[in-house]
Amino acid sequence: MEKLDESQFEQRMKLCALRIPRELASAVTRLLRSGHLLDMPRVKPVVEDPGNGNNRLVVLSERIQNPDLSDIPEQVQVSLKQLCNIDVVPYTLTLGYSYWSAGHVAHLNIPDELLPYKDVIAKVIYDKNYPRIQTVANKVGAISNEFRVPKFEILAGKSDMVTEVKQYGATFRLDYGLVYWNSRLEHEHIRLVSLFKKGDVICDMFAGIGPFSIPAGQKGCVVYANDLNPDSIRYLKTNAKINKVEDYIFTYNLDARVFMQTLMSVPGPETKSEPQLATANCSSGEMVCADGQSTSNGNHNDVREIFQKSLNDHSMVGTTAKRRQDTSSEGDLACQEDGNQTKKRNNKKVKCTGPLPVKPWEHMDHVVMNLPASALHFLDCFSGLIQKRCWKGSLPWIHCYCFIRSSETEELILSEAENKLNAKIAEPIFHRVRDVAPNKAMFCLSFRLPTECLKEETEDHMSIS
Ligand SMILES: C[S@@+](CC[C@H](N)C(=O)[O-])C[C@H]1O[C@@H](n2cnc3c(N)ncnc32)[C@H](O)[C@@H]1O
Repeated sequence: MEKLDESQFEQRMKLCALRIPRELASAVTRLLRSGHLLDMPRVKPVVEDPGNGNNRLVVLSERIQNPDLSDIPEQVQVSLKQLCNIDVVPYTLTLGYSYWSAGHVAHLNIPDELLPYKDVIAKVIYDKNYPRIQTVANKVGAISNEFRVPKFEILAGKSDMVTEVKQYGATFRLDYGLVYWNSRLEHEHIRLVSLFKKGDVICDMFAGIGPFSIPAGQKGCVVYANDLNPDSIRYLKTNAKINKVEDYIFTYNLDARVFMQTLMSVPGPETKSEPQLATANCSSGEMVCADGQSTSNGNHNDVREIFQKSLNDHSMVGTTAKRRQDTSSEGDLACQEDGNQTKKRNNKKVKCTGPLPVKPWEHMDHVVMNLPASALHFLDCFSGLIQKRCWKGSLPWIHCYCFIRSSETEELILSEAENKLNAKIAEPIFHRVRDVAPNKAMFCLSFRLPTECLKEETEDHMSIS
């Protein structure tokens, strides 16, 4: 067998670090802890300055790429300046051979020509990395099932495929054998969530175990998260709890079309139960939770501008939901079961540390559709989905993932999307996510839902409902 070239595994990350006197390390890390420090498993964010033992380098999050620190909120910058001179230096982090794994599982995709050596490869990885790596598995065949779960063959170690992975400060528990997970989408998850604002209402139609939903919840968005795979929803709920955003995430286990219909159907006047109501963020303290009052903020930031300006919003990860339901019973804290919201609201002034009520049929800000093989087909569900008389504010941004082959064009994909919507899309944005094969790339097509998609009800119909 050929020699193992460990350098092939190396990945270099270009980061920024603050050079500070070592006695200030604790104070500086405290200031930067809410999402501005490098947060990667097994990587220390504070290291000795190789040029001077009396100094420390405090490594900043990969989302902070501007040496002028303009990505860090001004008040944090002011506090930093009060502590010391700000000296920003470039920092290269090299992640080597032994770094790569997802929790205790090393999952491989061994090419056909190396399959005769699969057991040797697995044993090397296992022996070199035990006890951190306890399972070595190889992906078998192409993914063909609708839940997009690959089949794995265990090559070394125990057959337990339940593990925990970290993405930008959030923790995700998952079972590789039961749910979809792709670590290569980490940057895309964070890019998209960076377009969301605190208080936005998000609809994640193909949520998986929550890599869009959980950071959105951490940012203070209200998230309606759906997946057809019951195991994904089970892990999504677990992950919402682990990351303390269960008050922000409302889970559904439905086909995406049924989910959208369920979410957007306007309840009749006699409907007292609030199966589709979620709650929008409010900060801790005394608040008026007015039953039936939408708090959709109509705060329609220009996503296009943000796309162009920056893909990073540094208030996001690490800004975990500020408050917990200190007055609630344990049951209230549990994730909402498939739309059956159990929280009670009334018009009284109550101690409310949770989010305020929102009604998705009146407003939502972003819809995420990450099922690239067929999300375009699901666009037909938007035609006539929203009732014009109920809607408040701008129409939502739709972020629809798709594959584009080298033989296809963006224009072709756009016309397919327009056919499904039965409406023209104004100013579409195509973002190339990653190449998935030599002739095929994953894209995210973002656009504002066209007004033609709104349902205009007749007088007759209105009086019935
Ligand atoms: C490509 S994965 C994306 C998961 C997650 N958003 C992520 O980025 O990792 C697509 C997800 O869609 C779910 N799915 C497939 N068909 C579906 C349908 N008809 N309705 C709802 N979810 C579906 C699968 O179970 C899977 O979890």
